[in-house]
Amino acid sequence: MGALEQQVRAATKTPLIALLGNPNCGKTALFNRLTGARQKVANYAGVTIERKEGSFTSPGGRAFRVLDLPGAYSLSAHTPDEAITRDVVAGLRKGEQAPDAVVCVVNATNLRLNLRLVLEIRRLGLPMVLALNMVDVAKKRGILIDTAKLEAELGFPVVETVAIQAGGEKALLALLDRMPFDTKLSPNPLAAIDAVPVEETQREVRRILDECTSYANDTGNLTEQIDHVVLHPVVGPVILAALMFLVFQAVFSWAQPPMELIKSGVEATGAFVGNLLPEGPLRSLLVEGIFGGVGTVLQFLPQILILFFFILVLEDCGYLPRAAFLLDRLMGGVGLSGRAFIPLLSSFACAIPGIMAARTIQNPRDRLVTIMIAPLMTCSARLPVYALIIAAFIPDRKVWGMMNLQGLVLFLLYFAGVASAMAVAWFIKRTMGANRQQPLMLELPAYHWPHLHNLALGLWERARIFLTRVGTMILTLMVLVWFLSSFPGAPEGATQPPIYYSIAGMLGRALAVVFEPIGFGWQICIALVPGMAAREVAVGALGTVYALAGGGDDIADALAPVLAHSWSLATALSLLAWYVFAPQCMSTLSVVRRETGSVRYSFIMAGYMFALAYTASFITYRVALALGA
Ligand SMILES: Nc1nc2c(ncn2[C@@H]2O[C@H](COP(=O)(O)OP(=O)(O)OP(=O)(O)O)[C@@H](O)[C@H]2O)c(=O)[nH]1
Ligand SMILES: [Mg+2]
Repeated sequence: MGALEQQVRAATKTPLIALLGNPNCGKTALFNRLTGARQKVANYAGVTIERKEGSFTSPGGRAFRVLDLPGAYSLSAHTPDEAITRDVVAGLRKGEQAPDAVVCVVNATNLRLNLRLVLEIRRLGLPMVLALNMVDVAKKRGILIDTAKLEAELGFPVVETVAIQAGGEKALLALLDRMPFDTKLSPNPLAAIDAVPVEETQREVRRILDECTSYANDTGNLTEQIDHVVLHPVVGPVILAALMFLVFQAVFSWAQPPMELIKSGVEATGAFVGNLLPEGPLRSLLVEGIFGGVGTVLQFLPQILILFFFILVLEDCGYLPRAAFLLDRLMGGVGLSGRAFIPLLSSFACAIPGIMAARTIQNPRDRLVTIMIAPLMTCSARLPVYALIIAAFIPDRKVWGMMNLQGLVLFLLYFAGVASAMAVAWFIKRTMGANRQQPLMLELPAYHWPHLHNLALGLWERARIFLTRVGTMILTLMVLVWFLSSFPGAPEGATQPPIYYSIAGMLGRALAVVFEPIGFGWQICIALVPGMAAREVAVGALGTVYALAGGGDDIADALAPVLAHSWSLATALSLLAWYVFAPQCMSTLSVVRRETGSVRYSFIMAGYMFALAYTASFITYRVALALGA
C-alpha cells in the first residue's frame, strides 16, 4: 500500500470489508440486505461474476464499505471469476487496497465443503468473521451447530445470519460495530495458502466438524426425493422438454390481453395527438415516427416479461444446475462443457451477460467456444421481431388439439438457434480438436420455493431495462429513421411514395441489391441497418417505413396486416431465418473483444454469423418460393 493511500485511509477511516465464500452460499443476498442494493441473487453457483462495492452505516453509527465478490471454492483460483476474488482479497488488484476485514459467508447446511475456503482465508492473517448463513434451513433439517465451540476452534467470531430475512443480518452488524480494524495483511499472502496441502486442510475441516456439529432427527431430504424424478435418465429429459415447451406456449397465449391493452392505449394516444396537430412534419414525426415506431416496440413488453417470469422462477428454485446436468452428455457430444449451460441460458435474456458468465468456465478453449456461440441463443431483443412476423403470417389456430401454432413456430425458432449453436460448437471441435472430456463438477443446490420478492424485483428490473431502452436508444433511433425516411421529399411527378426518394429510401435501394436474392425489398433493408444497434428497432423501423409508405395515419397501429399484405410468405420466412443467425448487436461484439482480450474474435464472430444468416435466408427463401409460398 502506498504512503499516500495509507494517509487517505487514516483520514477517512471507513473500513472496507469483503464478503467471501463458496458459490451460492448467500453472499449477494447478505450484501443486498446490508447495503439495500439490488444485485442479482439466484439459486445456482456462479451468479456473481464481478466485484461490486456498496456501503452502509451500522446501528452504532460506524460507516463501512463492503465488497460482494464472485464465489470461490478455493483461493488457488481455477476460473477467471475466482481469480477476481483471489486478487481482491489478497490485495493484488492494481489500484485497490486489500480489505480491512473479511466476512466469510458459509452455507450452514454444507459446512464440509464450505470450511475449506475459510481455513485458507484464515492463513491470510486478516481480521475475520464467520457468517453462518442459511441457519433457517439448517435448523429445519435438524443440523445443530455449536457456535461457541466453532468460534473457539477457528479463533475468530462466529455469527448466525439469514440473508433472506429482514433483520437476518443483525447479529453480524452488532459484531462489526465492536470489531477493531488494525491487523495488517501478512507479507506473502498467497504463498501462505499454498504452503499447506489440501489433504491436511480437509482433515482439519473434518476434525472441526466432529467437534462442533451434530444431527438431530434427519427427516428425509426432500431435495433428494425430487432429484430422484427430475434427474431420472428418461423422465428427466421429458420434464425438461415439457417445461421449455410450456414457456413458449405461454409467451403467446398469456400475452394477448395485455398486448391488446398497450396497443389500444398507444393507438388512442396517437390518434388524439394526431388530431390536435396540423398536417406537417411535426405531426408526421409524432404519429409515424414515435407512435408508429416506438409504440410498436412497446407492445412486446408483456411477452418479454412472461419469458422472464419463467426464467426467474427456474433460476430461483434451483432447477438450472439440474438442467445443465441433464444436458451434459448432449453438450459433451459437440465438445461443450456442461458448465456452458448457464452462460448459454443467460444468453436468452441477452448475449452480453451470457458471454460474461462464461468466466465461470475453467478451460480456456471451452470458454472461447461458449463465447462464440452465445449470440446464437435467441436474446429477448429478437422476440418482438419474431412475434411481429409470426402474428402477421402464421394463423392463430390450434394444432393437434391443444397447441397454439404461433407458439409452436416460436419454439422452433428458438430451437433453430440452439441447434445451430450446437452445430457450430461441433464444427469447432472437428477443426480445432477437442479437449479430453472433463467430468462435470456442479453443485446441485437444495430446492426452495422462488422468493416472491426476488421474482417481483427481477421482473421490475427487466421492465425497467426494456422501458429505458425504448425511451432512450430506440426512441433516438426511431427519430433518426423517421428523419432519414422523410427527407428530402418526393420530386415533381413522383410515382412512388415520398419515402422511396428519401435518404433512407436510397440507402435501402442500394442495400437491396445485396439482399434481393434472399427476398428483402428496400423497405426491409431500411429496417435492417438501425436494427444493428438494437434489434427491436427493426420492428419500430418497419412500423415507420410502412406508415410513411402507406401515407395513412392509422396504419401504424396495424403493422401486422400491412406486412401480411406487402410481403410474400417466402420473404417473411427468410427474414425470420435472418434474425436467427445474423449478428445484429454492436454491444455484443465489443463485449467479446473485452472478454477474449482480442478484437480478432469479434471479427470472426461477425463474419461467421453473417455467412450463416445469408446462407440460411437464401435456402429458406428459395425453398419457400419453389414450394409456392
Ligand atoms: N433459506 C435461505 N436462503 C438463502 C439465504 N441466503 C441466501 N439464500 C438463497 O440462496 C441462494 C443463493 O444466494 P446468492 O446471494 O445468490 O448467493 P451467492 O453466494 O451470492 O452466490 P454466487 O454469486 O453464485 O457466488 C438464493 O436462492 C437465495 O435466495 C438464507 O439465509 N436462507
Ligand atoms: Mg452472488
